[in-house]
Amino acid sequence: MVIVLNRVSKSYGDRKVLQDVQFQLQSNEFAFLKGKSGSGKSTLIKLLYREIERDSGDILIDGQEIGQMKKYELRRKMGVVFQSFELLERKTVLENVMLAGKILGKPQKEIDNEAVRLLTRVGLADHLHHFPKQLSGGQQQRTAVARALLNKPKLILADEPTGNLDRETSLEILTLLKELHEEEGVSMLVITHSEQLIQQMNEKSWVIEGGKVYEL
Ligand SMILES: Nc1ncnc2c1ncn2[C@@H]1O[C@H](COP(=O)(O)OP(=O)(O)OP(=O)(O)O)[C@@H](O)[C@H]1O
Repeated sequence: MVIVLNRVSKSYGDRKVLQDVQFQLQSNEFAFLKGKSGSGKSTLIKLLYREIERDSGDILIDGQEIGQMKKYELRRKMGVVFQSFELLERKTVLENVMLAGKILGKPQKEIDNEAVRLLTRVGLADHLHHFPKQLSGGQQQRTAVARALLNKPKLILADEPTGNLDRETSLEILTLLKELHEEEGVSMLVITHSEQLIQQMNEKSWVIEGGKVYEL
């Protein structure tokens, strides 16, 4: 299992968002997580990379309790993709991706080669030296996907990766994620509130409702 949640609860003040949640994602699995606005999808993702802390329960990533890992160790195991792309405006596409490798202390040449390989794979070989503002939304998200893969994570968490994209581009990005899941052997948990996209992709999905997570 790459993710295990066992009886995880999280409240913000009096607002109980997750209650005794059980959830698993197997190694090398691709799954969607859906739920109405405010149901707790982002909360669940933030708990996984410890942007916020649970109130109770166990969370294991790649077999290890995340409370017992240093945050940088935990984050090295995962890549994250956001709705808003989160690219550095003053850095080029290539720099945005390469910077994700700096923390690992790998040789620069190795990081450069891997960044170029991934950017080529996502279709941006001709845009390496462009700045994010010079790209379409879909191209910016492709950059963010390449960045998320740079450190060869076990897991990609994608929080509404298509939230800022039109339907056609959304489908392209989800298809790309699915292909990379297979090619790179990485597990993926993708949040979307688009039922239509989930149906088009025909993949396993989970739903958050009333503080619980159910497999569909
Ligand atoms: N830092 C916070 N402080 C207080 N309440 C919060 C905080 N973050 C989230 N909430 C509340 O917790 C609930 C779940 O929020 P969350 O962002 O996880 O939902 P979501 O399913 O991701 O929603 P959306 O689809 O709209 O992004 C909402 O009612 C939200 O208002």
